Amino acid sequence: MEQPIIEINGLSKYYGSLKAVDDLHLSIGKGEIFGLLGPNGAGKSTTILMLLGLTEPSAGEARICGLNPARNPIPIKRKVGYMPDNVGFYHELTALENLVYIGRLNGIPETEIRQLARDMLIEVGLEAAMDQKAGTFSRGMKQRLGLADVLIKQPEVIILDEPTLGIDPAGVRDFLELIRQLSQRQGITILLSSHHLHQVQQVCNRVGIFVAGRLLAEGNIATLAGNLFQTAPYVVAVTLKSDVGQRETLENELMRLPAVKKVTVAANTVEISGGEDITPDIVRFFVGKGFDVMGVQQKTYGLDEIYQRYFETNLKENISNEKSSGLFQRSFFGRFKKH
Ligand SMILES: Nc1ncnc2c1ncn2[C@@H]1O[C@H](COP(=O)(O)OP(=O)(O)OP(=O)(O)O)[C@@H](O)[C@H]1O
Repeated sequence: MEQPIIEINGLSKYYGSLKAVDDLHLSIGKGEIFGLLGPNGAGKSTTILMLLGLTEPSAGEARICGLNPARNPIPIKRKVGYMPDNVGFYHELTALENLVYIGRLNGIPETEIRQLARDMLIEVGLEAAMDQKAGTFSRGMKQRLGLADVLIKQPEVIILDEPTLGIDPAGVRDFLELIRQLSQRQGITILLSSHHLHQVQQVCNRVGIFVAGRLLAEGNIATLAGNLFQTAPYVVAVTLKSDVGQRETLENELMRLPAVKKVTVAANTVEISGGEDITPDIVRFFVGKGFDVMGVQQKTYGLDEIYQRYFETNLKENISNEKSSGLFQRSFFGRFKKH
């Protein structure tokens, strides 16, 4: 990792007996895009508030750009741009006027302010709309304006809380691409919180999986998958022309092949996991048995599988509130699409 720009050591926040954030340790390098991923109530916003110096930690400390936010809340605000999930603007002012106003609040000299505001609006793709009133903006445009609002401070770190909430899929794609470009072009470090697995996966170099105040795992997708799926990292999915007949017999025969660790049959699809690349053996097996093979796909693990695995082992221990876990599962797994 490049030199860390965010360092978190034992950071904790308690509300009475509730551990909203519990002993968080994390290091984020310059220019990284890090995704804080977790269900509602996991502690993402509380972590962000502590990083911004807006709430005091109960224990531990954070450092951003070498500064402790709890002790230096004002200097931190100069270095860190924060975009909440719902950015407010003056609806009667144009995008440009809103931005000039924010620039003034941030102490940008009058001689530079208009040009800088224009540049930022161009940067976020709002060039054509800069003289339009903010009240007429779509949610996606407001998020872009929110980003311009943050960028005008020329921060070293940007923290985005659920930045894509309520934006349509095309808008989400564009917005994430914009974030990626900003990070690449300007070397800005970005911390983004989300409960949208696939979005986080698209844009983040690393993710942290946060549940009930604790960071259960962190790393890039390949590392997380490697840790979790060590024993059977190779998966091949075979699609047949018709449904598998004797399911149990087929499963048993497949399990007898060398290196096969797990077999899952669903209608005309069979998924086989193994300790090594078993694709040629599997194809030979099905063809030898006289099946019409329509497709063979080598699968790689995505965040949804990784997340689900963490939940298989941690959900019961970590989430005592059944209602919130149910909510979480609906919001996460309801939107999964398989790779
Ligand atoms: N001021 C507060 N007083 C008491 N409890 C709080 C306070 N702020 C947050 N909490 C609790 O701390 C826990 C973590 O909340 P937090 O808002 O950080 O979660 P989150 O991961 O950001 O969730 P969401 O995605 O819903 O914003 C929750 O159980 C929440 O109810």
